[in-house]
Amino acid sequence: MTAPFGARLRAALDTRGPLCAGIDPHSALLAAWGLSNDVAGLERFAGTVVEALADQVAVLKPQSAFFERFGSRGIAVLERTIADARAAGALVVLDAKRGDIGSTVEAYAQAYLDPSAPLFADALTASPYLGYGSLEPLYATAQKHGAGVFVLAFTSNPEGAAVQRAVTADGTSVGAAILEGAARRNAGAEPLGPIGAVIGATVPDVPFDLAALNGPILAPGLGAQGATPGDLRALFGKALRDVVPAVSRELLRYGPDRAALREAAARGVEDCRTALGY
Ligand SMILES: O=C(O)c1cc(=O)[nH]c(=O)n1[C@@H]1O[C@H](COP(=O)(O)O)[C@@H](O)[C@H]1O
Repeated sequence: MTAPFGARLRAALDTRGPLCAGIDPHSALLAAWGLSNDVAGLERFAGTVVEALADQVAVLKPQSAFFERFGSRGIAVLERTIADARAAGALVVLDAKRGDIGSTVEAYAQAYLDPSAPLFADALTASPYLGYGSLEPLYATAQKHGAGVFVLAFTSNPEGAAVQRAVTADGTSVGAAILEGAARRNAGAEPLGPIGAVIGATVPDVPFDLAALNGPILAPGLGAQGATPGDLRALFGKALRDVVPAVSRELLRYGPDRAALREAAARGVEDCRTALGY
């Protein structure tokens, strides 16, 4: 049995530094890299990022949508990307933001968090907006196999606030109720529980005591969406060491030159180390 996700992530952040590099093969980036907007271009793009960064950064996060747009051949590239990145020592968070009624979520759990599945990843992003409890099969499967789940709490996009900051009957915001659920599940785990939260680095504040979460915090929104490493300190004060800053376009624009990608990632790691007090 592999070590639990929280322990593996803690070790990766401590040794490689706090950074998650996204693999987001936008058509505009394929063009900027001189690649065709097809499966061959997708394969070159993802392969280049894995070769350049998988032995360097703590976490790689392929965005499933950019692979799905090419159908089954795109999914085959995603399978190889995940496997190659893991083989080179990076943890892989598959960004697919899955969510449904519980009986269907069971199948998502089998698809992404069961080690025998072709798309098995170290962790999966999931949407709890059919109800936090509807994702129970993901939590249980992650726990069973030493994997993780990142639930969307306060997302980086401006539209998220209308849903996530809406106040429930007991006076808690919807996003805070999600974080409470994750904190309950993570209680007592060391060094970190398996249920992470997604909190955009762009959000103005977090109406929840993050010291109680005891789980990793994926923080996208740096660079292209306007947040800076400096924003992390103010936002995540009590949980700085548990933050996994995530960046995609701001880093990927340095490709396809592998050395330039590596240097940009190293600079990103140093900026985040400083901001997070490592
Ligand atoms: O779950 C995510 O990773 C995610 C959550 C969120 O709140 N905001 C967000 O931007 N993301 C993802 O993070 C990546 C951000 O990309 P850049 O804006 O290019 O750094 C995209 O793949 C988004 O789908």
